[in-house]
Amino acid sequence: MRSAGAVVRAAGVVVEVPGRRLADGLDLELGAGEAVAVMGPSGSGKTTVLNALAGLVPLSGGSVAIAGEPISELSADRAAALRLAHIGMVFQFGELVPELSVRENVALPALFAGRGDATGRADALLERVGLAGYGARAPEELSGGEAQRVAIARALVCGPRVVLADEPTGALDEDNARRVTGVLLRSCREQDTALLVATHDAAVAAAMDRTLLLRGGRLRPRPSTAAPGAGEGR
Ligand SMILES: Nc1ncnc2c1ncn2[C@@H]1O[C@H](COP(=O)(O)OP(=O)(O)OP(=O)(O)O)[C@@H](O)[C@H]1O
Repeated sequence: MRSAGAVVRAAGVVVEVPGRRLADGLDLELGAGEAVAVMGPSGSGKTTVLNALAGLVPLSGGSVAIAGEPISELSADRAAALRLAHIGMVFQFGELVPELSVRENVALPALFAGRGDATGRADALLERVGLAGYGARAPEELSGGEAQRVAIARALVCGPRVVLADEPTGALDEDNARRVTGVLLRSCREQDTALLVATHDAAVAAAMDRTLLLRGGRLRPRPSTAAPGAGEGR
């Protein structure tokens, strides 16, 4: 059974890169089954913040806990294990391994995590994202939208508590963007996964429960604008 409380809890997070503070006392609480968009101008630090939440960027201050575990305090090895168990990551260009089949790409995190029946899980997830029968294909045989749905299946294969998606529709046309957004949202609703999506796309943001704006190194609520049809279907 899943524990109560925030799946992602960031408090007073400070992230510095040479010459700039990208997070400056940033707070965030994200609950199970909650879908949140992060918007902000190019270069405001959205990617860096997502990476900081995943324990991939060292903090200069504050803390991040994932499923109650203080990922920002853990050794690199323990943070990697926590990431594998609880965080699914989706990137703008899918980042599939070109040498592996679609099925192997999806199964890979489950194999690393020592989960049983990685192939069976991969096939079930490919079916869920509308790509049953694509398992034997090579990534290069996929369209951008299909590749992104494979990347989502891979992010879900270990049953994460949170999915962090960085511009997941940035390289897609409107139809594929809507489909990918729908797949992300369905996993959030059906698996009770927390979902955080960095996006420039107002339609994607409008499909989420709320939208936060990254400005001045902090996340502030931003009223969402209606975008009929966003997030419906797959
Ligand atoms: N390790 C680093 N060293 C130096 N500068 C960095 C580092 N990481 C990020 N930056 C800079 O910090 C700024 C924020 O980068 P980031 O990719 O997080 O922004 P973003 O909001 O995701 O942008 P976009 O919307 O264009 O993807 C950029 O100017 C980037 O060049």
